[in-house]
Amino acid sequence: MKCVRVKNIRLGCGKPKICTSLVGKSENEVIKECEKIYSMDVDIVELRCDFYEYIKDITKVCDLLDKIKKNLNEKPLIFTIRSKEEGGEINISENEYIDLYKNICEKKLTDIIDVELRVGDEKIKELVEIAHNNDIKVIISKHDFEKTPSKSEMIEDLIKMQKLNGDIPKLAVMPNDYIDVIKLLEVTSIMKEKYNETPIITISMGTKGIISRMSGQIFGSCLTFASGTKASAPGQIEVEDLDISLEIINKYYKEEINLQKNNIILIGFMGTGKSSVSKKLSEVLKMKSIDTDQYIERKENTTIDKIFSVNGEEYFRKCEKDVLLELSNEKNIIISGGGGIVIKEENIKLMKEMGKVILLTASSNIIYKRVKHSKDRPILNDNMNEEYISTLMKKREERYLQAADIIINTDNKSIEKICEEIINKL
Ligand SMILES: Nc1ncnc2c1ncn2[C@@H]1O[C@H](COP(=O)(O)OP(=O)(O)O)[C@@H](O)[C@H]1O
Ligand SMILES: O=C(O)C1=C[C@@H](OP(=O)(O)O)[C@@H](O)[C@H](O)C1
Ligand SMILES: [Mg+2]
Repeated sequence: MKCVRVKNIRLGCGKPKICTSLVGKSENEVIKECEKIYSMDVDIVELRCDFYEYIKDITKVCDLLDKIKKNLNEKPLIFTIRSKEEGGEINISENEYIDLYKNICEKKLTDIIDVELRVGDEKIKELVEIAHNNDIKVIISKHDFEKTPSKSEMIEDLIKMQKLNGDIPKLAVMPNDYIDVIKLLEVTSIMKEKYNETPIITISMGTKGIISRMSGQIFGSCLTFASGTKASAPGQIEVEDLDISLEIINKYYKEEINLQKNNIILIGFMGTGKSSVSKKLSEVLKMKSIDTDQYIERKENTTIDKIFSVNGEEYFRKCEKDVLLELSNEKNIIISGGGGIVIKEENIKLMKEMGKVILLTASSNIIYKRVKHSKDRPILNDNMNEEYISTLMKKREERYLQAADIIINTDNKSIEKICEEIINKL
């Protein structure tokens, strides 16, 4: 399945992402909610603009969005007007609805919009085009607060949303019994198996449907809504509780996903042999290999050393993160990272989602011998001694261990022997 990337979040890969909704009536209330959500483990925030007292005043809505964006910093934002017909708060005319969405897209005030399927094909197509032209992703949604429609009806709706070029179709339905919950989960699973051009969001609402909010990673729903400050729909549970359940499923389930992806990711301190092992492993396993340092040098058309001296280390770390995000949909490849790729916590998370992470280790005296004549490692250039290597290695050790699925010590071993050990442990 193709993942949908919004800022640093990838929808449709790994653990389902958690979204909470802002449901304040006044600007004050909304900003207070943002402040509270900021410290929570929430991946995405939705503004349920139908709750906002001045929804009909475009300038005020734009101002509000501007303030929310400043408060949320890097967290992606979904802009939603939920109509009364679909469980929302407001009756708004079609023209006002379209106008508001258009304005917000053109001003790039959100990262994602949620447009209701009931708006009609032509209007949706128009909004999707405007959103995409402004680099905004589109959720096309349908809600049924009364019942769970038939399986074929639900599948038809989701496929229709995909055909309308929605990036993420969303279906929320009400179960009247547990068979209804299972129907929704079956539809989700069928979509994952047969119609997986896009990630989808499915929800069986109410207390009966709670399992559907937790099981997205198994059946195939990429986003799950939790109550941050206040529930915005029936059945939402608290962020912390939801996160615990997602984490447990991820812990046992990611193995299956990683095996499907088949990627091998080599990490470790400078000079542990990541680049050399990756090249050899690529010949032996007949898998493509990509070295993030080389990839960055090619992309930036300069050397790592120059990037450090001209743009600084932080810029290089950003390049490293971007490379990983670019490679995150790849399958069957070997990636060798730079020694500092584990510094960013989000890289660790991403690498663990992408495949088996193999940590190469070596003693500092051996590393020193391997790298002492090289001038390619800016971090060591003025610190080329064993003591510095040992200190920095210790400083990073916890990160390496946190990321590793398999650990291979490389002291006094040939590259061939290291490859053999890796293959035996895969
Ligand atoms: N197992 C090993 N035995 C001997 N030399 C090695 C071994 N692994 C790497 N080297 C040498 O050490 C240097 C650094 O290796 P490299 O693959 O660039 O490491 P990294 O990518 O981890 O920094 C290279 O000159 C390489 O030939
Ligand atoms: O450890 C580090 O911070 C670095 C390691 C290098 O890669 P290697 O580990 O392949 O030498 C390279 O990414 C850069 O010089 C920074
Ligand atoms: Mg290397």
